[in-house]
Amino acid sequence: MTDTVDELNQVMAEADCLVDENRVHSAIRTMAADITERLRETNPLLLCVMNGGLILTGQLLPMLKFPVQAEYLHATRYRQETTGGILEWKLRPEVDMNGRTIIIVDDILDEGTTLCAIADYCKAHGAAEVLTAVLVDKQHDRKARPGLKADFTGLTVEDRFLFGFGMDYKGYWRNAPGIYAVKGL
Ligand SMILES: O=P(O)(O)OC[C@H]1O[C@H](OP(=O)(O)OP(=O)(O)O)[C@H](O)[C@@H]1O
Ligand code: HPA
Repeated sequence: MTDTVDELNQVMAEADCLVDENRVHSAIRTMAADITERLRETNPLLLCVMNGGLILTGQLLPMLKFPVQAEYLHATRYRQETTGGILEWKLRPEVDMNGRTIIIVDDILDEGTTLCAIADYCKAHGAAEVLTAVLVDKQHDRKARPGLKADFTGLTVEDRFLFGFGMDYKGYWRNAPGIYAVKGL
């Protein structure tokens, strides 16, 4: 256990801070304003994608000054790795989506496989409209669909393995107060 903590402290000590806490907060405020303008009259259902979407959802929700029904789901494909595999649904949303406007909130759109699968699930379960919101869009040409973008994006970040503000390194450092890149990754 001490080895793990030492390794994780070392990862932080050697990481590059790509976006500091103030810039992240400012990006989240802008997202909240844009989401409010777009969704305030739609009685939206917000779906937090656990685990990574937890921090962005927790910060966004109090900034949305209209009634929001908030639920969660859990889908994962990276687990403790730095590359993605098959998407595993750990918990599907049980809420009735029929005819609803849905906004899916997650920490990162990397290849986009996760968000596409969740959006497809919502549409297949009767959602009238599905929108997506991510704190980070990672810049590369490996997207699941060419030109894939979220409807609301906080920050665009270079193609490194990231942690902080919800994103984890081996299950840790989701709590890091900024967006960091692991040394060498
Ligand atoms: O765009 P993609 O390439 O599909 O990757 C993005 C997904 O990967 C991460 O989840 P992860 O599978 O690590 O699960 P977690 O949220 O529980 O950490 C992240 O939270 C997104 O949900
Ligand atoms: O860069 C990343 N960091 C953490 N989790 C992730 N899930 C997809 N990409 C990443």
